[in-house]
Amino acid sequence: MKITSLKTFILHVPVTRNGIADSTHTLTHWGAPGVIIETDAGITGYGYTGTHAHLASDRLITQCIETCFDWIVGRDPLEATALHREMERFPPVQWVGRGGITQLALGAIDVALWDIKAKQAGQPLWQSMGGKERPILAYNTDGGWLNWSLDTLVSDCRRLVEEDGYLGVKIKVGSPNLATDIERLEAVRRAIGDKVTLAVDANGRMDLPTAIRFGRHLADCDVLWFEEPLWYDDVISHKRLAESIRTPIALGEQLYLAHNFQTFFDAGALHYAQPDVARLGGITPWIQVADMAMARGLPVVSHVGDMGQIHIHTAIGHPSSNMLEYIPWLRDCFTEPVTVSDGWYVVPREPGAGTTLRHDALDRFGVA
Ligand SMILES: O=C(NO)[C@H](O)[C@H](O)[C@H](O)CO
Ligand SMILES: [Mg+2]
Repeated sequence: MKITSLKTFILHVPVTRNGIADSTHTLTHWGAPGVIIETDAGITGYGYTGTHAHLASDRLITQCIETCFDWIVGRDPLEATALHREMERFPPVQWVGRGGITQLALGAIDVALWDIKAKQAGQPLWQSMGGKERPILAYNTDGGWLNWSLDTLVSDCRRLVEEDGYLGVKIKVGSPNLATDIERLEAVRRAIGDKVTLAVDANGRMDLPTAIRFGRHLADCDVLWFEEPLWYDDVISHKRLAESIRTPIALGEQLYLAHNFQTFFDAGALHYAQPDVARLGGITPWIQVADMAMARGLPVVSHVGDMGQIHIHTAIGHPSSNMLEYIPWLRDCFTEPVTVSDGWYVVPREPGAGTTLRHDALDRFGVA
């Protein structure tokens, strides 16, 4: 089979209530710069990465796909792993970025190649990965945004549990003062009861002493994990935090390289690995990271952000995963929208990686 063309796109899709925030980011839309790969077999592969819908940098990602990786036209898309290695180590691009824009561009292409591979096999990606049909527990982040008032936060989390049947929720922390985080955490724990899984996510905002102080309250509220407590690259401080508090540490959505995960694993600075195909450079390195985590007995609970269409496949396809974040922003763009029913993910059936765009997606959400 041969790749015959690459065509890029950019989607900007409104987020919940037209505006969400965590401790570090505020966004009105989720961005999905992507690529459509045509082949001489008539199979079309769709891949995309995830951003905060900043058009200028989204355009840098699509331009990187079009002008730095155009040499894959003519290559066999089924050689996804080998092609990923060549693209990842393509000297002029490797020289300017083993992270950031070049990695996000690579990720979109790699996802499209795996989409083609699964479609060629006539299987959903999770099956092409050697996985078998099994339930993946969902936890919902979309009721826990930091710009929600305390009342909205509590009522959203209560609704997700009592009406929508979620067995887990996550709330954002990292407010300007810790007392606010403690108040919101305790109010949500009271509202959802003590049987529901509760995680917190600081998106890299806290300093080490504050995170250590917060640790006592996390344990009192039986929090499952403390996500991105400190700055994303600070391995040693995460190690010190992990040694100082009882609540496990989760991170990974901001890590660009499998080697970054290895460093955190080796330092004992991470308990729940949260790899994201958007940032890691695709499904190929996602599998490498999941294998590393599994070898250390550490669970993989991928970041979604909103890469849910792909991560439900990788979660089912890899034995390290039993749980996955749920955020519903992009689902209207795809022919098989990712779906949760009574707190559990519905198993996708369509051949491919879950990335096939609906015919109207570009009209509704495309930006030039
Ligand atoms: O941290 C996350 N999930 O764990 C969310 O994806 C981010 O908060 C959103 O993308 C906004 O930055
Ligand atoms: Mg997070």
